[in-house]
Amino acid sequence: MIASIASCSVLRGGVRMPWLGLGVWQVNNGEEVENAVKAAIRAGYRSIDTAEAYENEAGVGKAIRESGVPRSELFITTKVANQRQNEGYDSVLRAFEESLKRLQLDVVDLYLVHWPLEGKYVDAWRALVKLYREGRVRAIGVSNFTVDHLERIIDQTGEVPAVNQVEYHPLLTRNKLHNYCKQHRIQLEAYSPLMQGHLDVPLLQELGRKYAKTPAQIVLRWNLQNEVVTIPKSVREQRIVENAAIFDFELSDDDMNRINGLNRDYRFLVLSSPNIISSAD
Ligand SMILES: NC(=O)C1=CN([C@@H]2O[C@H](COP(=O)(O)OP(=O)(O)OC[C@H]3O[C@@H](n4cnc5c(N)ncnc54)[C@H](OP(=O)(O)O)[C@@H]3O)[C@@H](O)[C@H]2O)C=CC1
Ligand SMILES: O=C1CO[C@H](CO)[C@@H](O)[C@@H]1O
Repeated sequence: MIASIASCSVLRGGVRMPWLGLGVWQVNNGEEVENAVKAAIRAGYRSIDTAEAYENEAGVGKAIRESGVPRSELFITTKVANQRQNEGYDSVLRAFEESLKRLQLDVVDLYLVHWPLEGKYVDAWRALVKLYREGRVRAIGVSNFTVDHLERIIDQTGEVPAVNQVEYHPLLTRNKLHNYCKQHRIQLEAYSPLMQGHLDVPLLQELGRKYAKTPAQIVLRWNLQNEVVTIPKSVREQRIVENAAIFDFELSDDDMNRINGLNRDYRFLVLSSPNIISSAD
């Protein structure tokens, strides 16, 4: 039972990662992201998920400095942008230094390869392994990797990522990928856990009534009980608080299975770049 907002997954390598974090994609740098991050920290969140590509690392850095919470209690994730990966190994290392500067940090808790770019991602992973071995990041991982991508980086470098962050929600349960991650002790992390706000699913509403919770809370609790780290995004304080009120109830096995049964292999993230690989699993 994941008991509180302070509960963590223990990643390979021993680093503790909170089960719940705040996602900040599509949150403007400046006041919007600063207010969201501060509201989350006030509500007890200790993990923030940003990326070079979100162009709001500076605002995240400012907010965590001003939050009054010691740096050691926070877990900050960022990701190397595809463009830097495309430019190669050295550019990934430079991108990391630039992210650190914008975040005003000495160390990042989790650094991710944002997408597997064909012909590029193994080198990007090698750069992250170097940063990890030098102690510049506490944990390294990947995002949007399929089983094939994971097998390739493990075969070629011998280093297993601590985390794979992928789209995951009741309409996209990634069973094959999730099983592979469990077997290799790779923590699965759900992005777009709230289906980007498309929560008007009758079963989620029915369960909301049954447990006196909102559909968002039902979905996020389902993430936790499936042992998937989750990072819902909101810029509204009321929803940030709502999304964290998921540690005081438990879905029954039967209701977990009913939610698992909603899977349609349906993706909300529409990919547009031709340089990006869509995953089949
Ligand atoms: N690695 C990757 O490639 C990707 C990573 N991500 C990460 O995952 C995070 C979360 O995913 P994201 O795609 O943003 O989408 P989410 O599934 O978290 O949904 C966010 C949407 O839901 C709304 N919302 C939030 N809380 C509630 C609530 N309680 N009730 C109803 N609606 C709600 C938000 O609106 P409002 O803000 O107005 O409250 C927003 O429109 C991102 O912010 C990012 O950090 C996302 C996509 C890709
Ligand atoms: O994290 C992300 C948010 O959305 C972007 C698409 O516009 C993605 O490239 C990326 O994966």
